[in-house]
Amino acid sequence: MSGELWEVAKSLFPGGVNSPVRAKVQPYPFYVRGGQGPYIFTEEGKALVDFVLGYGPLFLGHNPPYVRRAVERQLERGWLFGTPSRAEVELARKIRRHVPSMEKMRFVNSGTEATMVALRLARGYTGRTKVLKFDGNYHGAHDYVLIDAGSAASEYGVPTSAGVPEEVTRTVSVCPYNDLSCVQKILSKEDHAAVIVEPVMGNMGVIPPSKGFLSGLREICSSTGTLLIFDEVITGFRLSISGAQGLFGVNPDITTLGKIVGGGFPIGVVGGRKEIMDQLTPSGPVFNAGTFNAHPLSMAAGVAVIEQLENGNHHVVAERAAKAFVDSLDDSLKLTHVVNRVGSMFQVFLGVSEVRNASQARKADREAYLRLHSSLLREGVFIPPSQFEALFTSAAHDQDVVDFVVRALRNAVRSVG
Ligand SMILES: Cc1ncc(COP(=O)(O)O)c(C=O)c1O
Ligand SMILES: NCC(=O)CCC(=O)O
Repeated sequence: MSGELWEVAKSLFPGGVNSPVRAKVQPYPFYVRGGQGPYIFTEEGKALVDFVLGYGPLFLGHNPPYVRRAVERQLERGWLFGTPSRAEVELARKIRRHVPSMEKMRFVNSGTEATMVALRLARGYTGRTKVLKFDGNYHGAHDYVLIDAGSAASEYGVPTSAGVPEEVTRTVSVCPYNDLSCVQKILSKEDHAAVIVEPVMGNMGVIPPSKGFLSGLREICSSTGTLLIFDEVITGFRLSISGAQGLFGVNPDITTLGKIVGGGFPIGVVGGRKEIMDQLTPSGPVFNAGTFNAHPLSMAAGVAVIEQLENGNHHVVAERAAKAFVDSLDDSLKLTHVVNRVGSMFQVFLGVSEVRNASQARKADREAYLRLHSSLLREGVFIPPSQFEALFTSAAHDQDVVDFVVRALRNAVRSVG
């Protein structure tokens, strides 16, 4: 049972968990045995409609048969060879077909690694040291991005982590999201290697880019010799089969992917213009390597997922479910609130009337949000236990699920106040 496991876990893991946001579920995290479609099943045998979806990767829901079969086929043949395998070529060709700005790429093991490599590449390619990020954007858990970071770093009050050397912090400039004049001012010195941005912010809740923000970044970067990095770890293959760059029609120099493109298995991808990517070892001087890079199981799962996205109406189904959730929330909540949604990612902010950047998100009533989380859990619906995460829908969130969730929401909002 969850309570017993939690008691032991507290003595084994810092804070009882292996990634901080998991500890936010009260009074203790429920342990999960399995998942199927839009549902997860707890150790206690309770089914929950899942709007967390592994924090984004499971765009086709839990345990989709075609992904499972692809992974099983690979498992039968073995799963680690220290040499290239066919599936990495297949996955890379599919990625490049749908995200043409990724002319060449490198497969790594997490979004964290992908952004770490992207920033090192940008420094190596431009010969400049500094980079610019945005307040509340989260790019993983390495030194150069744990500065004014969103997600669990903000949730736990350490947007700038202890242990990050000041020498590193000094090389990272920070602007408010959606603030082009700040970016213009900082980049005008022409000493920044890159701007890294979540094209839709998904780590302070969801915050869309203002009209002209992404194209403005593109222009400022091009005119100052700064590389533009889109961190599409969440948005890649979610907002469209070509990610946010396809949706908004703005091409970055470097893209990072993760989550969906590994079908729920560990993955990160960094890709971009050929001449930039060719700076990576062994063709160039910027080092990257990894025992598990291009892991055959992740490659097989990724190919299977993209094949599905190429053939189905999965984005339509996921987006319809997200819209129904948001409409129902708007209808049932009496309290002042904002719901930000882009496609199948969204979040509600209670007690505020506008959220266009991280400082506005921080003003939302987080206690009320946690009450909503807890009461939805009682109704059989799992949303992230943190204001500073996104809710996700999948292609498995069909009309029956939507109807159930709408009823659950009507009951749950009563506890929000
Ligand atoms: C936009 C973005 N970039 C990078 C990361 C880091 O990815 P990972 O957790 O796979 O290291 C995340 C994780 O949520 C993310 O949302
Ligand atoms: N939005 C941040 C994440 O999705 C990370 C999940 C985790 O670290 O558990």
